[in-house]
Amino acid sequence: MSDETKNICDITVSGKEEEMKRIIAQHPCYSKEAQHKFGRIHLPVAPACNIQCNYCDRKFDCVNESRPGVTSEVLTPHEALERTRQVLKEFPFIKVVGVAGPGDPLANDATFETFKLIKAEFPEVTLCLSTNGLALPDKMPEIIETGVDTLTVTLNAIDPAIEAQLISHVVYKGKMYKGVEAAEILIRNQLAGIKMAVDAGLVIKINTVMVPGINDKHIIEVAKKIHEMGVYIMNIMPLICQAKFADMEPPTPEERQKLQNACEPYVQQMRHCRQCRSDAFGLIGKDLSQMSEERRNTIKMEMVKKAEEI
Ligand SMILES: C[S@@+](CC[C@H](N)C(=O)[O-])C[C@H]1O[C@@H](n2cnc3c(N)ncnc32)[C@H](O)[C@@H]1O
Ligand code: SF4
Ligand code: SF4
Repeated sequence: MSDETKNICDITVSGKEEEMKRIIAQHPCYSKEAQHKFGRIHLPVAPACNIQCNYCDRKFDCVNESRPGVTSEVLTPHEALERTRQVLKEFPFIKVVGVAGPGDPLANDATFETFKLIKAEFPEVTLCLSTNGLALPDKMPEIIETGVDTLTVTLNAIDPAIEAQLISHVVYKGKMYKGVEAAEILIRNQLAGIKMAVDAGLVIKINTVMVPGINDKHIIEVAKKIHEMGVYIMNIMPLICQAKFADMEPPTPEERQKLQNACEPYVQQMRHCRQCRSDAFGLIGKDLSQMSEERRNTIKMEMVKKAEEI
């Protein structure tokens, strides 16, 4: 390689690194500091799912609950664009536009249609996608082509015998699988997809749902594995007891913290997740979609003041 070519490559690499730093610094889930300054909007365009987790209960018309898988309504891509226009105009501190359900974004073509519309009109926003990872290897070319910047994969286990206790089935290439066979397919695709995404330069977060008595003692192995793979951050989420796991006990905050501390040497821990709805927007923990007009205006004024101080 000539010196001249080498210099151009160096500039390209450092340009990409700078871009990644900017994306992380403005993403409220990837940076603890960003959570008070920048917001995100979730567009609920993805109702279908290609697997069934034993803890998942999706609701598409619910205004009262605040947890993953819940939305007041499912939007079409054009409705999602219109909501984005209104929200970004009113709350310019929102820098991240994401699809996180209520089902799996990669099991719905509407996800990519939506992202393409958003990217064409708002090229500067960060596109964020959250998936169970089953379809990741197949969808990676489309993910890259669409310009997705940040990717979350839910990885609850790397041992199929443990994963098989967390899911009822997966539907892969038109066929339904159950038990350990289903878990093997899911884990294989999750790990292959994470590797492809790291290689493509995406910033990766892993969500791991902590289910006492099933995967709690195994999560440290997940942390070691994702460290090896170059994952940026890990989010250990407490089980919300519902669906098939309605009668189980969630981890205590102390148990979760102890596990986060044990995993921290391997991979940075996100500790401020609020398990948001699929249609949330605003700051983490201050969901504007669930607020009165008056409260929204107060937050807007607070953020304008904060921006003036910066
Ligand atoms: C609604 S899902 C959307 C993205 C995708 N379907 C997935 O599962 O990764 C967002 C996150 O919420 C988590 N989640 C769903 N139900 C949960 C529950 N009952 N307790 C804890 N986490 C849950 C999922 O595991 C996932 O990490
Ligand atoms: S992958 Fe996500 S949406 Fe699908 S069942 Fe599991 S938690 Fe629910
Ligand atoms: S659920 Fe957690 S990781 Fe997802 S947007 Fe909310 S705070 Fe961020």
